[in-house]
Amino acid sequence: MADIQALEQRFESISVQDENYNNPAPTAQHKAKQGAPSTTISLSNLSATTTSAQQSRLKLPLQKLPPNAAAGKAAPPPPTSSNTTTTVTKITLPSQAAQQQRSSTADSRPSETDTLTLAPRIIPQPQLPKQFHLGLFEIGKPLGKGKFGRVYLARERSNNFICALKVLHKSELTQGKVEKQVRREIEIQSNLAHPNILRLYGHFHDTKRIFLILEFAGRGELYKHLRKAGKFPEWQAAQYVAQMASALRYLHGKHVMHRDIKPENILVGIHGEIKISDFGWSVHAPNNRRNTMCGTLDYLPPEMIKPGREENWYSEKVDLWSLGVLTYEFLVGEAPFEDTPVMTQRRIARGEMTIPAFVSAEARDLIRRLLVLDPERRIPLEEVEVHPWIVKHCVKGERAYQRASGELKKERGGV
Ligand SMILES: Nc1ncnc2c1ncn2[C@@H]1O[C@H](COP(=O)(O)OP(=O)(O)OP(=O)(O)O)[C@@H](O)[C@H]1O
Repeated sequence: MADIQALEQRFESISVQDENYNNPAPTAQHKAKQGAPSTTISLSNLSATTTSAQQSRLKLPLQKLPPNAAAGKAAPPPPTSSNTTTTVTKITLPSQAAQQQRSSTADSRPSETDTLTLAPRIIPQPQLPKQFHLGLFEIGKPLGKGKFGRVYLARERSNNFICALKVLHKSELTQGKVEKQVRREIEIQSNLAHPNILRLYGHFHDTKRIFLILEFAGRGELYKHLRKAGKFPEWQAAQYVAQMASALRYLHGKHVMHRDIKPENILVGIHGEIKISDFGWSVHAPNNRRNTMCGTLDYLPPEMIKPGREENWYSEKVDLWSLGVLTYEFLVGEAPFEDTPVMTQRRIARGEMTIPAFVSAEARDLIRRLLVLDPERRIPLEEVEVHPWIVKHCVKGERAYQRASGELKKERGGV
């Protein structure tokens, strides 16, 4: 028997060579995260229960395992209080072998069926318990470690649902002055339900920790796939960009700006579909205007880095610029304005970039129409989704997406 504390200690001692648990060495621009705003908001009043909105969302999927898929447990122990000792279990995913086989060929062009699977999928699932606590979960292997969180594969005992459990230590959040950021992340992400946005099913806390119950993204970080591949082939980049556009359109429709779109904040689902995660910098702005500086320098739009920024109110169109940077990075392998911080700022302000000759004319056109200095003149997301480069590579994916979003609508009671 090992409890989650022991698992966390093991986490700290994991070798840097172990690629299952560690990210590849980040490039300079990937380290360039901005400092978080300071706040005095207390974490102790974070609700341990789910809201009614969350409860209705809980009908949506965690991936269900067949009854024999969880590693040989007899009768699962009854749920107890939140400081329950937790058995660390080897959780076997139903299609793990198949997945492993697929991921080894993940960079080659997929068959027609595979192309379809790159589109989002909705798998209806039974409801989760209304009140969460640690005893409800069997904890599996560590999935990764961020600045503040340690993330574990987990199985909800009663329903056999697989999810990712992110554990945040309140003391670390307070020390890092990121309570407000975390609170915002929870509030925003728990109200989102889109196939290309990582679901937050609920959260709970004990005296020391906050636990986020997240959708499990079976293929890990997009950043790792990109670093491994160097750059993506155009068909793959186009499919990812189409999914990003769809997710951003959904977000903006809910008056949420993400503000930190970059490969490190995108996970890949079991079917190869992307899942936007990390809503730490996102903001709900019903009037669509903000003037806070945030995000990561290479992806920041000119309106956010201009001197005299206090007057530079910006809108959700910041995400369109970042989508342009992302599209470029997918196709070229590095961000378009990557340089020393001073030079990056200067080049962004002037929109100075060179697109290599190997990028197709259609892709080039889309990048140029996203990376427009004037936010109002950037190509709208609806037009991104039907841009010739996207259409050329994504017709099947789009059809599958429409099917998936139809299912999503039904699940949300036709809203
Ligand atoms: N839902 C998930 N499914 C699968 N793996 C995940 C999931 N969430 C996180 N991970 C893995 O755990 C790692 C740490 O995640 P976490 O959200 O704590 O940090 P991060 O956002 O990557 O980094 P930082 O906290 O520095 O911004 C991720 O990089 C990823 O590899």
